Amino acid sequence: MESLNELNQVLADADCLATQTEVDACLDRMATNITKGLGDTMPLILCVMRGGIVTCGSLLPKLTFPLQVDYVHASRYRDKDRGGELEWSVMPQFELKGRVILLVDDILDEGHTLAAIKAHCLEAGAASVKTAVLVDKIHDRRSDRLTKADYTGLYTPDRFLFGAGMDYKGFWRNAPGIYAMPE
Ligand SMILES: O=P(O)(O)OC[C@H]1O[C@H](OP(=O)(O)OP(=O)(O)O)[C@H](O)[C@@H]1O
Ligand SMILES: Nc1nc2[nH]cnc2c(=O)[nH]1
Repeated sequence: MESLNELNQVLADADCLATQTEVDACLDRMATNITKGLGDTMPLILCVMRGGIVTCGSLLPKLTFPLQVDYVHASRYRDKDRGGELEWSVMPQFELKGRVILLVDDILDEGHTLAAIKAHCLEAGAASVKTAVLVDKIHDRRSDRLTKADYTGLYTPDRFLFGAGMDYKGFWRNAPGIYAMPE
């Protein structure tokens, strides 16, 4: 377990790529676009735990149309030999057949996580599956299965990020804004 001093130092040493005020402005813009796209579809919002909790929780009060909320808990194996595989802890509990679904996550990195969850929803009979992420990391390792989200808050360089739901060793998902570890 990391020490309190180490964790406080991590935040102090990190580069702030977006303040909480800037994140809020991105969330407002995403909410406007999501409302335009899905406002009359009574969608099912699926929060991708754990990282999606902050983006989803912040977006929901900005979406003033009828919707339902559920969550999935899926994490990627980080072992290179098993790259792209997802470990599902919790599957969606709602019936997905015929539903318009919006997956909400913190970050689109290589894209395997959202691609796999989207594929699961479509196999379960979803009418359509859209994706929303606060952060899209710019690099050339993106999966062909999901090259971009339907709704994106902001783009960042290819650095290790935390805050706004993203963790540093399990901590600092609560950090206000988006931070990058020093290069
Ligand atoms: O686009 P990808 O390369 O698939 O990576 C993005 C995923 O990685 C993180 O989840 P992680 O598996 O670390 O679990 P967490 O949500 O518990 O942090 C993040 O929350 C996304 O779900
Ligand atoms: N915390 C965190 N999780 C990620 N998952 C994929 N990319 C990242 C990242 O930069 N930070």
